[in-house]
Amino acid sequence: MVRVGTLPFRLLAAEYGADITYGEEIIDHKLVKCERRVNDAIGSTDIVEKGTENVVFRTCHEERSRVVFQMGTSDAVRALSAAQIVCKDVAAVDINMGCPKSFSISGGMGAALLTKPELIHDILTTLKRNLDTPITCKIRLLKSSRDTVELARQIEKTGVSALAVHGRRVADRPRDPAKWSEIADVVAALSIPVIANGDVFEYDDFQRIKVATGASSVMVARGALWNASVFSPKGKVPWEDVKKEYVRKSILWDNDVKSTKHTLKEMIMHYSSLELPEGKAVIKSESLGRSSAILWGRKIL
Ligand SMILES: Cc1cc2nc3c(=O)[nH]c(=O)nc-3n(C[C@H](O)[C@H](O)[C@H](O)COP(=O)(O)O)c2cc1C
Repeated sequence: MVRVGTLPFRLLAAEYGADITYGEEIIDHKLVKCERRVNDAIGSTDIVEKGTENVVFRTCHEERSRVVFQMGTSDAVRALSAAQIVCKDVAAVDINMGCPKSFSISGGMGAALLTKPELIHDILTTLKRNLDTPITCKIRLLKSSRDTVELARQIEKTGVSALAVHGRRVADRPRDPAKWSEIADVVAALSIPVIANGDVFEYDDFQRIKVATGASSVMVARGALWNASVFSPKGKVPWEDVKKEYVRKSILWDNDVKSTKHTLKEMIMHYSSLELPEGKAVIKSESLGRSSAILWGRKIL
């Protein structure tokens, strides 16, 4: 998730039980301007914009076997150059073909790819042929289930290791129910693992969506953003505790302040209100120290 799926959030989700965690989508144009740096101060590996201190992707050894790097692209050669920078540090590289946002579509990325099966083929086979890292991709539903299945079959032929299917069409809003039955059609047609995505908010929903779709795995976005302990078989822990642990990890891993604030605001908006003192204070905070003081109720002068 953009501005959410950074290292502290991924580690948090994994601690609660997530088997695999995805980084936020990063555009290949940005990645090709980066270099890999080992950050001994905090024990991370950073992908940093050359000539700057701007960390585009931060990871660590602990998550090496389970972190998926997600990329936005519209060009096979550029996608390969970008993926080569990061592929040794991650478990898989995923191409996002589901993003309906205008910045993606206007750049020919995300859901714009769904209507270009030849380009999809070009991108995925180029990555497959040239990298040892597993390649996966994520799509949305097309106009008809038949079209989605047809595209999924073409994607499977490129040799990708898994396909994630978000059970909504491009025109659907997040409040529209995800169409699990159309994910089931894809699962029935493919042999590779299909990851079902859409409307999983409680631990019991994992089983419900697996039964409804036959999918081997489940991807959660908003349910995890609001309370990352959704992955825990023991049930959710109070969101205030999750929030504090997230801030603690953000400080530990020197997370980007904007990303930390954005994630906290999403949690607070869901369970409380940005109009209340805590929400207002998070909006105003300019450092991680200040965010933590707010959450722990300490005064900062
Ligand atoms: C804040 C936010 C950021 C997101 N960023 C991404 C992203 O970077 N890549 C991606 O594939 N999907 C992204 N999505 C979409 C989700 O991965 C997911 O497909 C969608 O929210 C449906 O799943 P859900 O019902 O579990 O929320 C994002 C969603 C949210 C709410």
